[in-house]
Amino acid sequence: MSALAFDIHGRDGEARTGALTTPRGTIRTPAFMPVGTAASVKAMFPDTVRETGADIILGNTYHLMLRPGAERIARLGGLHDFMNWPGPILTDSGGFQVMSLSKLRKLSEDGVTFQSHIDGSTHLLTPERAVEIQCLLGSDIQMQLDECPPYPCTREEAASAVELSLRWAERSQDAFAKRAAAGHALFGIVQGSIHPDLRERSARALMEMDFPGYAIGGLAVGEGPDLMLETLAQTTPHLPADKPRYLMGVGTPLDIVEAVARGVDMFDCVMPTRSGRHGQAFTWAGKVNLRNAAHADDPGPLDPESPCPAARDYSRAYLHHLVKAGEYLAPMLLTWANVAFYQDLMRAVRAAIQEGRLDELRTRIRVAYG
Ligand SMILES: Nc1cc(N)c2c(=O)[nH][nH]c(=O)c2c1
Repeated sequence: MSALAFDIHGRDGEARTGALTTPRGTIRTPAFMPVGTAASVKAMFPDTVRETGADIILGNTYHLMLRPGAERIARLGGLHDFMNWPGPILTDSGGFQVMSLSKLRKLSEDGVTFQSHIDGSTHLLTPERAVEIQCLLGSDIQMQLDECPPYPCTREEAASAVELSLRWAERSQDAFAKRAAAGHALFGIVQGSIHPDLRERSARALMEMDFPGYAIGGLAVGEGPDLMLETLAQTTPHLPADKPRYLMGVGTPLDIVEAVARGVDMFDCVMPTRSGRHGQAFTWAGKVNLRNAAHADDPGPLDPESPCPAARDYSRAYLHHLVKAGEYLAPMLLTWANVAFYQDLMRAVRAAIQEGRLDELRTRIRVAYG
């Protein structure tokens, strides 16, 4: 069923660089997916997102199922046509955002019942409905519905979430086999909180189900970078070396390069887009807070090392002014600069792996972001 081809072109320790080929295009890995929450990467034109080097974006099932609705998007030709993004799209299952955004949610063996944060309407999201919604959207890479326990949680809660997510993984695969279009793929999601044995149990059981790719969930939920990276190192060895690994919800530039060094191939995070809307910029010299009055008279660009016009062709003084004045152009330029930085970072990561100098890049990023 899956037409995903994953080719590894180079290695540096546990890090891999390669290409993930889908019917809608090839994704250079390690890859960062800008988040297109409700059918847009906020404050950016799709063409501009593409020009930053992004090969794939992420869509949020929770938001799209509530507004404008999966069936409506399907009637209008699917998410790619709807948002004018012809490249690959990965969608999450909606389960994680139900637990973080909706009201009055109730988890059961069948799925999760919740009230919409928009209008209070009641919805039931099951593994089968999550697959159906992602098929209606036309997602190229779908995620199974899973249970992501909070951090901290008891070992029993973590173990229970592993087992429920494994039962939902099987139901998701059955539903996917019945209705997914040729060329689409479904990833399993590894859970297990911070427990190495639970992580191994989850990874090995999913591997038995032979997914074309594996997401690592249950991290970036408050455990902190050290515990995240420690748990990651205890998870990736139990996943197939020839399949892509996607670390959900990560992260800062330092998180990303350290996770790449532990064998991760794909990432998504709202950090570049959300930070851009709050006056925060990512540069090769570190983070810059454009709200800071120190920039009020600075004629220099945001980042002279950036290939992005937003980071190169406007002074910090101007960006500071736009931010303080609440001008619409502020989130537009800073989001553009941030998404472009993350793509520039991934370009540098891929080259560093190919040339065997990832540790050098890790040091550079640790100095700027550590
Ligand atoms: N940090 C995380 C971000 C996410 N979008 C998810 C998710 O969608 N599913 N499951 C998860 O565990 C998870 C963790």
